[in-house]
Amino acid sequence: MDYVDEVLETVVRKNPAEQEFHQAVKEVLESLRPIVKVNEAKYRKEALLERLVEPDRQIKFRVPWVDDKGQVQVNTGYRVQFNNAVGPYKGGLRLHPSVNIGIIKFLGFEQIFKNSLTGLPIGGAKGGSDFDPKGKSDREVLAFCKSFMTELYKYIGADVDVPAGDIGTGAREIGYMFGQFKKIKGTYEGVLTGKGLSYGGSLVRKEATGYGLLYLVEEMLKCNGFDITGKLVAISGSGNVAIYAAQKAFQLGAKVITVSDSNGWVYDPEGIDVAALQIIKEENRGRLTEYKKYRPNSEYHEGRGVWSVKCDIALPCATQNELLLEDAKALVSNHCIAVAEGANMPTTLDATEYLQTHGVLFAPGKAANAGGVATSALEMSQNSERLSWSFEEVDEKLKHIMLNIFHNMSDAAERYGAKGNYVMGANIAGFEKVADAMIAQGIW
Ligand SMILES: NC(=O)C1=CN([C@@H]2O[C@H](COP(=O)(O)OP(=O)(O)OC[C@H]3O[C@@H](n4cnc5c(N)ncnc54)[C@H](O)[C@@H]3O)[C@@H](O)[C@H]2O)C=CC1
Ligand SMILES: O=C(O)CCC(=O)C(=O)O
Repeated sequence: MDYVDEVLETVVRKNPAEQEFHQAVKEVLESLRPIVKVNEAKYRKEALLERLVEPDRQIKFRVPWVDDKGQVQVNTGYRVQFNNAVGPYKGGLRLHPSVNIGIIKFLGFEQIFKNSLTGLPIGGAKGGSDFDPKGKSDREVLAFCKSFMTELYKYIGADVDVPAGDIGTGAREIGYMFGQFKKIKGTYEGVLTGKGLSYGGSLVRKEATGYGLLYLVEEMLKCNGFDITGKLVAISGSGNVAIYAAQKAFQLGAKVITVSDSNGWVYDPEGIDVAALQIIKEENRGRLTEYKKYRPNSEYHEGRGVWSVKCDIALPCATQNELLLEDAKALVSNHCIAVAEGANMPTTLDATEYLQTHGVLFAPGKAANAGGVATSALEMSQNSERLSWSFEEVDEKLKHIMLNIFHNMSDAAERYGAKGNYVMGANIAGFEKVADAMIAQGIW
């Protein structure tokens, strides 16, 4: 058994019920084989891979709060601080009933390499809770957020660990958490990103993940002889990432024809109306069934089905494991040319392999959706210097970062004899910097 297989086996044995974590580790370690082969003696002596797959710490805590009927509710809170070799821990907080330790660990593990790829000094972490903000009143969400932060504040800080949004955690939740942190600690610091613009947030952070995704897709297409103008785009999800991916796709001359939520999906042959989506989702926290009111010629279907629609570019922007092997087959038979992951690990391993072996350009999430966390790091910089940069300035920096990420992963793939394999390229390019920093800092 080689070194990579040994570590993979240990991960499964030590963390038996954590399938998503196994999947994320397998994807990364399998594609690190070429660099591990060259450096095996050194990495083994340092136990580098063993240290990489074991979080620095996992924090789990009770989150009690009182609902509108006066009933006490109890949720579980998590923060997994995975690796701070290249900077303070950084990564979002997911609020969704499906949240468990395996999901938070997969997200935290991915975040190490993603954050390294941005070229900015941020380590990897993730957190969240099985609390579901859907259908809760503002008062209930406030009660949860205050209780959550009353424990979490002990472990975070502007130079220690800087959480942000993710599924279910948007501007409202970040605001409530920031207020509670400030109340307990008495300091006004950049401890969270994705803050409102009136209290230390950065312009472009709201748009950053979706915009960054399209900047990377545009460059990937260009470098492979395609033009994004006029392309048909299928998007899944209808949250923060999906909305701003759609907005930027239209700005670049493409046409987005689908969006989805956990109940169903919309096909709009005339092109998704982003303004309508913003009203339904951002303002009213509503469901996609309402979309037809704005666009009578659109279709709403229950269940899943986005990937059955003919498109040139597919952008999964909802959640993990939402693009399956059968979906990959449908995309290939519909002559899709590119898939880029706006969500974290939305494509299963077999679907990824199928797309890659059938000539579809495939940009993995840790590169393609890194614009969000990169702009969070820009928010941290602005907070540190107590300044706010203009929209144009942040957007320009974001674009520059995304183009760099594309070229770094593309070059890394080529260096290791796998031209065009952006999964391998992203993993190797992200890993190289973290590995160097870990070795330089001794054993910890
Ligand atoms: N917000 C950010 O800056 C970043 C988010 N991501 C990832 O992007 C994805 C979407 O996140 P956001 O847009 O921020 O969240 P959001 O809460 O704004 O939207 C999530 C979307 O996914 C859909 N969804 C959630 N669970 C689902 C399920 N089980 N089946 C089908 N649809 C489901 C929701 O209906 C919603 O449309 C997640 O994977 C997240 O980790 C990645 C990088 C940064
Ligand atoms: O902005 C951040 O710190 C986190 C974004 C995030 O959660 C992600 O990249 O998946």
